[in-house]
Amino acid sequence: MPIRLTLSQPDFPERFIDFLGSKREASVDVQDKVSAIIADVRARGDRALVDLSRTFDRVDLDALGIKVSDAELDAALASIPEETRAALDFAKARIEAHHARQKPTDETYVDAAGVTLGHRWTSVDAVGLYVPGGTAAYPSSVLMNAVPAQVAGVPRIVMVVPAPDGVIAPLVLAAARLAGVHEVYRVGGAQAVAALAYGTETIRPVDKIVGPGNAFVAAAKRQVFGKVGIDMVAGPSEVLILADGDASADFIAADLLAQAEHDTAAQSILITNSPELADRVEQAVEGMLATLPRAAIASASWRDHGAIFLVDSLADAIPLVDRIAPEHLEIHAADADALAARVRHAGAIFIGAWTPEAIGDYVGGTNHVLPTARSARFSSGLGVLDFMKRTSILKLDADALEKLGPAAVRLAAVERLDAHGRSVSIRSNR
Ligand SMILES: NC(=O)c1ccc[n+]([C@@H]2O[C@H](COP(=O)([O-])OP(=O)(O)OC[C@H]3O[C@@H](n4cnc5c(N)ncnc54)[C@H](O)[C@@H]3O)[C@@H](O)[C@H]2O)c1
Ligand SMILES: N[C@H](CO)Cc1c[nH]c[nH+]1
Ligand SMILES: [Zn+2]
Repeated sequence: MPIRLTLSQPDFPERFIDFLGSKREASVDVQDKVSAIIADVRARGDRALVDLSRTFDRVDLDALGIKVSDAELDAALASIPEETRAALDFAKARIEAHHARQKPTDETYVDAAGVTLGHRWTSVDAVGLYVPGGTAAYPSSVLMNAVPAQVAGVPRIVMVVPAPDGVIAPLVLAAARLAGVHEVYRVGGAQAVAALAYGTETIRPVDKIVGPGNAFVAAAKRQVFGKVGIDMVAGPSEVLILADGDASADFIAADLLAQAEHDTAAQSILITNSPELADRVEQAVEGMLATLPRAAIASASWRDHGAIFLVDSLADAIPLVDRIAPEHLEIHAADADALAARVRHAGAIFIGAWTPEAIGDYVGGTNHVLPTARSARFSSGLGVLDFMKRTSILKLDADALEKLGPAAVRLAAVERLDAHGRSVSIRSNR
């Protein structure tokens, strides 16, 4: 059973803090295990990839090859049913159109002192896309990672994806081909992240690694940060549904389970002002679980990490939403727009009963790689800017330097950096 707490109960503050702090994954030995995997890949390169993939993914990469060939990618694209190809094309076009609007523009201007200031955006040279594949295949995640990289103009887009038992879903490879990924490697987990960061004989290193994954992938991304850039750490999926008493219990149950079926560590939360709706949602979840193919995963997630919070009014729920900072927030309420406007911390907001989060997973156009585990308090979902960086530009002439120089010389003096001061003063009074 999910936990159920009422905002007005005396011990709510402590119980809510416990809930926020509860760990959903990452046993204590994940960090050490990941450090050892990274060290192994750094020391033994491809051999480590082969051995680790045999252990964790039951795959013989000596036989299959680490790199997925162009012929395999072409064959995968040719093999998918026409309707599926059309759905992928449709999704890609929508994701592309939305992300094109995120492309930043360069700017330069001359200020009152005659100084030219500006900034210029350039893409990273090479990016590694982690596409998860341990327990489910995610062709949609290929598009969500690769399309913004393409829009940003990244010249080398590399993808890694695990091949459990030697198999990568053809749709994943088809999506990679469709999205213009340049290189694909059948390696997953921490070993794939290490290979992207440090390189092996087969995989050249990249500058930045993006994409979601399990606890091992997340820990590895944290550990290689600094050698390469990373996006946010996106872990097990989450949804928080905020609903009033008139909401559909069936819609809500279906949406809670859509998240729970991702992972036993996924989290689905309902906040409502109606105890009666909460009861109906619990019943509907049980009913739907009976026919769900991934019921074992979804029911474990709902049982171990699910939560129902009861509030007097939905306005009271907003501070709770902000403290949870969910990856996805759905609002099923008469005043959904107004409530949405008041939320400050959420990876993505889905407004109204006709906007299931699953639409955002696939075809809405917004990105589904989003911050989890409360990191929406300080980070954003994947977007074009994750593949770009900004260079600032400054240009002065002699007159402008006369105006700015004295203050710089003064500040250099108080910092006792004489060479700094001289590099400015040497240009003055010539
Ligand atoms: N936030 C998002 O945008 C988003 C999108 C899609 C998926 N997800 C999440 O990504 C995750 C995907 O996880 P997954 O497991 O299916 O795939 P994954 O590709 O992230 O992980 C599989 C890899 O984990 C490694 N591994 C497994 N057990 C290990 C062990 N005991 N020791 C060392 N390495 C081990 C293996 O190398 C394997 O290749 C889920 O939690 C899902 O919810 C998030
Ligand atoms: N809901 C996941 C992000 O939390 C993304 C996804 C991919 N496929 C289906 N769903
Ligand atoms: Zn999903």
